[in-house]
Amino acid sequence: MTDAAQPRPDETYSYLGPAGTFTEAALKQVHEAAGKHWRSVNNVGEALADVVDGRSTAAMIAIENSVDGGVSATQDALATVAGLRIIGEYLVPVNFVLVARPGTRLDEVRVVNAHPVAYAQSRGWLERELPDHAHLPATSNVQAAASLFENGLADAAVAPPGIVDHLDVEVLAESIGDNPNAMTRFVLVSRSRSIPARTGADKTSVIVELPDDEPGSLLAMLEQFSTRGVNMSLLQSRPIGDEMGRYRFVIDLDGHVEDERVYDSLLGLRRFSPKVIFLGSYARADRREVEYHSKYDDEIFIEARDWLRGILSGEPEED
Ligand SMILES: O=C(O)C(=O)Cc1ccccc1
Repeated sequence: MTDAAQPRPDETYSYLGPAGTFTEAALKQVHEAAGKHWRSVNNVGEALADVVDGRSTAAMIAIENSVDGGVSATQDALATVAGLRIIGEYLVPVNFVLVARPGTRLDEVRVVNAHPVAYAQSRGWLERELPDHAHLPATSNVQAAASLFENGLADAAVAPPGIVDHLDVEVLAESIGDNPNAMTRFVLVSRSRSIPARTGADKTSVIVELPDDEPGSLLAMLEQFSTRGVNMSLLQSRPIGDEMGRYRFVIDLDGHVEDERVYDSLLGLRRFSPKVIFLGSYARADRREVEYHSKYDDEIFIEARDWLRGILSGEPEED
């Protein structure tokens, strides 16, 4: 390919492929990505490296699912790869089928290819229906099925229902997910420093470390939010990894950094935490307006600040 034919990085979006993954379904929800070049990658690290190294303008990555919890590879990457910001959130309902090469019978299946997160969400069905199966991990839900034709290592694969549009597979069982209402939450990550505009239905994501050996520091962290009426929709601890017993906290807050109560909470966090990573403020996927008590309205914070500024600048105090 000549240079002129190379897709422009500012028009390239990376996602966990190949085509047909849930990650691709999430990227389809991004209006700005329509008609642009979509680069299929094999893992979250590769997707984020594309963004950091400037090959892509943004990457879509799975961050949490309703059955199996936080995607640790994503949370750890966001904590350690510098310069990334979340600019959007997307929800995709997830449901799985068991597929095989045509002609395979269910009672012949021994080895099942599956993305680890998909496996965790289908474990109940697999343990019940295929009690002696072995799990072979795959890089994605679609790759799990594609591998059936690339090597003979597995007899069946856990895949999205839409797989039949992409590959000549036979569906051995439908709806094998343990929870029919399972959802996966995806985030669009970029290097952009400009924060998406406040919509009133926003989230703010941060990663926080606590001071070492300070009793009560976890409570002190939580108090930053509770004293300002800020709700958390995610609180997850992840090992920092340098030594036993050290954790960082992945936190999603209801609200935008431009909301005074969120802004003030982040100032509070920054004052006592040795490390706060601001991952971004962005519109919630469900567009649900953030609810909070009116005593934490922007005006209340602004009035208090103006009052003290007035005192410092020598203005006469009102009764
Ligand atoms: O995007 C996909 O299809 C993936 O393979 C990652 C994944 C795994 C399980 C649930 C949602 C996304």
